[in-house]
Amino acid sequence: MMNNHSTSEESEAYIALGANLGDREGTLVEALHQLEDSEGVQVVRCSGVYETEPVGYLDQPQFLNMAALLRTTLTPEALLNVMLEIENRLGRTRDVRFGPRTVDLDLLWVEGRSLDVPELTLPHPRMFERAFVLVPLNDIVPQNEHSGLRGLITKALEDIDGKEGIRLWTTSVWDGGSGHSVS
Ligand SMILES: Nc1ncnc2c1ncn2[C@@H]1O[C@H](COP(=O)(O)OP(=O)(O)OP(=O)(O)O)[C@@H](O)[C@H]1O
Ligand SMILES: Nc1nc2c(c(=O)[nH]1)N=C(CO)CN2
Repeated sequence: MMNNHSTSEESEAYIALGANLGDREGTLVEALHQLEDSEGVQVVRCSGVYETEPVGYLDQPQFLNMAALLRTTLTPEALLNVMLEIENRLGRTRDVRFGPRTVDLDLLWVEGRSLDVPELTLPHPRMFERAFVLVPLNDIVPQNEHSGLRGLITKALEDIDGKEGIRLWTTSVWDGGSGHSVS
């Protein structure tokens, strides 16, 4: 049934996931399972997982970062709320801006949508400056993606001379949600 959290249409949404405390890989996999278990959300495809040097606030452990493509009937605002709930459930606390976190879920890009309200800016305002976002995203955005995202990623990766401080950690942690991880 339709309500103000969902629409009759499905849209594609790209998200970024990051973790630098505790069992980083296990937390990323758990976040993906919780997304898949959320009503109106399907995990379509995931990037590899990359180990990355911290950016912004440097005195903190290395991150694992990855990206995922979701298909959803939720509005962008409702999807972000689902993501914030998952962050909270997985023990995220907000102490230092850009500081360490059990898990960080950012909504990067929703097909055909731009938004600028205090709770949600789309596209994500810092995504094109961050190699730790762009390198994983580059794994999963198809060549023929029609909204222009592909070209923006390629250009941004050239501009920031992108891959320093970013190493592939594992090519796949997600097997389509059947309940166990593949490494
Ligand atoms: N595209 C977006 N994705 C995620 N959060 C967003 C977005 N636009 C605005 N926000 C808002 O930003 C708030 C703070 O997010 P968060 O604590 O994850 O920031 P951060 O991870 O420290 O910094 P950054 O946003 O640069 O990654 C969220 O509560 C959310 O309402
Ligand atoms: N490498 C890396 N650095 C960061 C990250 C992150 O996910 N990966 N997230 C931050 C908070 O926005 C700040 N710095």
